[in-house]
Amino acid sequence: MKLGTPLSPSATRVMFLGSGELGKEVIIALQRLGVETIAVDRYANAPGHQVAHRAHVIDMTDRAALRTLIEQERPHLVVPEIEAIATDALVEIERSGLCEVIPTARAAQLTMNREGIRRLAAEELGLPTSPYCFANSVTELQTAIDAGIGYPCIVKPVMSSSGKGQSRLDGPADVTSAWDVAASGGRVDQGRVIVEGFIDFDYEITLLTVRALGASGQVETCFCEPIGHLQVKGDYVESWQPQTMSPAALAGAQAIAKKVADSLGGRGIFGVELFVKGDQVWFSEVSPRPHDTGMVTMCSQYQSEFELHARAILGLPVDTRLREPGASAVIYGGMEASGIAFEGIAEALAVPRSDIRLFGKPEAFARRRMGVALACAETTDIARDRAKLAASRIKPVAA
Ligand SMILES: Nc1ncnc2c1ncn2[C@@H]1O[C@H](COP(=O)(O)OP(=O)(O)OP(=O)(O)O)[C@@H](O)[C@H]1O
Ligand SMILES: NCC(=O)N[C@@H]1O[C@H](COP(=O)([O-])[O-])[C@@H](O)[C@H]1O
Ligand SMILES: [Mg+2]
Repeated sequence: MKLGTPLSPSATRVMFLGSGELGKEVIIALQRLGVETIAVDRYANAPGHQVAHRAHVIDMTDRAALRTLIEQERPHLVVPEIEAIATDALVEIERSGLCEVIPTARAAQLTMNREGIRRLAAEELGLPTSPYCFANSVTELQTAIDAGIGYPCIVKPVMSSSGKGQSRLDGPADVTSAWDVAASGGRVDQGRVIVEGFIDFDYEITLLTVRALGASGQVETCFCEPIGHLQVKGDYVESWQPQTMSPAALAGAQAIAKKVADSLGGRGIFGVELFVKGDQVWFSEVSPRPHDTGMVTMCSQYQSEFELHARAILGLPVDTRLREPGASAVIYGGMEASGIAFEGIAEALAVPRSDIRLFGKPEAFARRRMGVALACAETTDIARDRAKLAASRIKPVAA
């Protein structure tokens, strides 16, 4: 493995498709290794744009625009970062040998659409999941629920993330509004939804799973300690590491994560989302990239999920060990405005063992994630209290 000098003919070039808070941290990790970084997003001044060597704004669902930019920039690696990309173009580009897609173009394509990954996990790999059906209209949705999914159930657009367009349905009265919310709220409207039976879990985790070159020179699969998290309306608000699990549940979780990650292949980190009840574990979904709930690893691990991804994609060795218990709590925009300011930073950082990240998103919405508070402690309970306290002290204000 050889790394060049950025902005010279020897440069190792990595392009990010999506440059939000997660991509920004991977870009910083790559910058430290002298990698040339190119950040792409749908809007100007995205978090990753602000730290990369070059920034581009394109519609990443536009196949031709994507191909033109990749031909122009000639990256060695392309890293999908968001769930709104024309992944069929990536499959063609990878096939033509133009560049390598992380972890693979097929993995990006299968996970970009809930149907691809759900059918792979449940129907090909035989993993336990919630019962599910896909629907192309409100009538098909009602039929699927009546035919066996039942209530409560969850409806999500096939292409979306961070809970966008997701609803919980408690009875027939909720069906039409769930369809409308999915049609208007997804990242890309495909006119298709998944309806899932509700899993009454005790807790849910993200199992960060890394495929990286091991000492043997082969790609090996290893795990971080499980991350527990709390979601509101399908979007994460708090996470902590480690989540205590029974030995049987942990073994089940690792077996599922290994099957999924190995089937998707390539190198990089995977955020495997699992529901747990007692010793029983269900697969929910997987991001073939760093996970929002994994931001906690910036304080709890020797190498954060972003450093792990950067190392794994470059073919370098990784260390997934926990350093100490930690937690993260989300900081929201709280208003619709651009160029907002944040007060209370000093007060937040006065919380013992705390830290913050402000992503620098140019525009705030009430529920847009604008930053995150982190904290370490002897236990995850104390770390959670500290992270929440630090986050609560940060006040977004109109400029
Ligand atoms: N079938 C289900 N049963 C119970 N809860 C569910 C189910 N599906 C989703 N949820 C809840 O909603 C959350 C978000 O769902 P999911 O991860 O599918 O959405 P997402 O939009 O992909 O979110 P993200 O991008 O943050 O992962 C889950 O973490 C879980 O708390
Ligand atoms: N759950 C996936 C996730 O957290 N993705 C992260 O959010 C950004 C989009 O944020 P935005 O919607 O505020 O632009 C993405 O670019 C990625 O960093
Ligand atoms: Mg999820």
